[in-house]
Amino acid sequence: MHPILKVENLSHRYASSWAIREINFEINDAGVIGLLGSNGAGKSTTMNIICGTLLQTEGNVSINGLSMKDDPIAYKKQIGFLPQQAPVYLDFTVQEYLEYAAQLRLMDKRMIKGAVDEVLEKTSITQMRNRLIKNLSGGFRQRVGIAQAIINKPKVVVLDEPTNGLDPNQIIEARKLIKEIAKDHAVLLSSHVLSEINLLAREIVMIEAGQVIFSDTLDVFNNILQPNTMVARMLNMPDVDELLAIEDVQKVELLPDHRCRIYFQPNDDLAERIIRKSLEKNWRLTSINMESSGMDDVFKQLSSSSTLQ
Ligand SMILES: Nc1ncnc2c1ncn2[C@@H]1O[C@H](COP(=O)(O)OP(=O)(O)OP(=O)(O)O)[C@@H](O)[C@H]1O
Repeated sequence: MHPILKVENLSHRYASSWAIREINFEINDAGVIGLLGSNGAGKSTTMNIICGTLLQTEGNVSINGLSMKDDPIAYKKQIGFLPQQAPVYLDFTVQEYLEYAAQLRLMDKRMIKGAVDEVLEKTSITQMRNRLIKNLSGGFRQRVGIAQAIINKPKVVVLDEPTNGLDPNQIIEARKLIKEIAKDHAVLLSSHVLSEINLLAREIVMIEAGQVIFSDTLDVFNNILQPNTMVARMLNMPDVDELLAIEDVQKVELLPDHRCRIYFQPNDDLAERIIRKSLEKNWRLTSINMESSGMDDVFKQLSSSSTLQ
């Protein structure tokens, strides 16, 4: 059984410098796969190669075992792409544009009408079908962009920063639509907004300086950094030295409202030991909360540990 999308040893050089180097990853199921990376990391280069709009210097991409190099036309029929700027023609109506997009994908003429009706319905823009695209809001234009990407029911849908430039309500609607589409398609979605990936993706591929520095599930991504601080509230706050004397406590920071932040070596039973000590010494502990690192910390940690040779 072939993966839905397989990216193998993909490298690309613009003029003299490598933009990406030996990128490898696979998509094996429907759902959203987040392609994360800071500006210039190599996301668009990777996506453009996957979508067949840029020819790689080295490596291979295939969908269901069908290699882009061996059969580019059959390969491209299996992929839908929404680039950062939706490729819409402003003087077309929504319907005209979607029919045109279907023709470009070499769809059977008899299937086009039904396919247009279906994607209009799926992206909730049926009522806009006769409007000129130039008269649509940014949110609706983006829906038209997503509609053209799925018109021929491709196996893989590639969305390059699809919520960029939308207002907060439009972002919520676009995310709902992406989740819906990801029920039946493998969606590769690029973003540098970590919270967006956290909401949508089940797996993450993170690229930095042209190389994959992380590829695994969202849960693994979020658990890379163990909690290493806790905030305790004690009505009879002890001296800092007393806390530092507890094994595994590395540093203590006093906070307002009878609280302190305790930095510690990753450890399973420190909270329990602090609770016991508090009872013994009457520190009157009222709460204790672990603080775990968020996506931003993981991102910074993984980014800073990568350099392209
Ligand atoms: N046409 C080009 N010619 C030369 N260098 C390029 C070209 N396109 C991209 N690059 C370089 O390749 C590297 C990767 O760029 P790419 O656009 O793939 O990154 P990105 O992760 O998509 O960034 P962004 O989020 O800013 O779009 C960057 O160093 C960029 O300057």
